[in-house]
Amino acid sequence: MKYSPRAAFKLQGNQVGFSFSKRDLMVQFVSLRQRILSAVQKNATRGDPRSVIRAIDQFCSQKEWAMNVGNEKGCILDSVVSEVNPATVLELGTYCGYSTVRIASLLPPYAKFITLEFNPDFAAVARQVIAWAGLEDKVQLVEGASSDWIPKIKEQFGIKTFDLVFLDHWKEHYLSDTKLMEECGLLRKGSVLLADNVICPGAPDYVEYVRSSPRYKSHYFRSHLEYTKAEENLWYLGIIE
Ligand SMILES: C[S@@+](CC[C@H](N)C(=O)[O-])C[C@H]1O[C@@H](n2cnc3c(N)ncnc32)[C@H](O)[C@@H]1O
Ligand SMILES: [Mg+2]
Repeated sequence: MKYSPRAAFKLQGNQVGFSFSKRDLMVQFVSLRQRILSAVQKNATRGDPRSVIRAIDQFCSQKEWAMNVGNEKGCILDSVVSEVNPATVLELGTYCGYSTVRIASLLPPYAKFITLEFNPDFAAVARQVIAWAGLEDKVQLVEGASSDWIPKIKEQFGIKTFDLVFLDHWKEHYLSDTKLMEECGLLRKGSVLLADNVICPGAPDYVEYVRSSPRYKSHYFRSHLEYTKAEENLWYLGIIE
């Protein structure tokens, strides 16, 4: 039976005359993030990050769409991480920990990696996904809003600047958070900013800022919206001054 929240709630109040199986009901009240976690627990091997990535990609391409960066752009992310070989990384927007697992699995043991997520339910699932991949010692998952945490990062985590920042939180915060990172001295000559979804859903003010600023050298990666054929661009920047 197809999921219908209205029918499910009516059923709770015993107001309907058609029946659901127990399994239907269980599926209906489990959130998408929980179904992603279940797919990992069912299909991925503990301690094997690539199997975690595969399990999430399989679930999201075959069963239900979710806002992970996905495998196509994930491969670009992997190549940027490998090329930059960062000792310090900041990720804005963890969701279920998909891109966190991709990044953490490629970092050297001494690297410091902070990922920020303001939704506690997403953060709770991400912690379990990261632990399933065996990467909990390589990631610091911090709960809270980027605008609150960015000014505290230097002091709280002893980080001077970030070698790599992956922006993948709500698009209207890309520009303000980039300016905040600049003001807080978290970016240096050579820091790399990789921003997802700058065309779809889109972050036009951010694109305009980096395009017109002489401080940034920018480069487009053509790709598609995660788990779809919709074209979008992933924007990759190196700060030159
Ligand atoms: C597109 S999802 C991240 C996907 C993840 N990077 C991946 O590819 O697996 C965006 C996430 O950013 C979080 N978020 C949005 N704005 C935020 C903010 N200002 N501070 C912290 N988290 C934020 C949302 O709750 C959501 O979980
Ligand atoms: Mg994204």
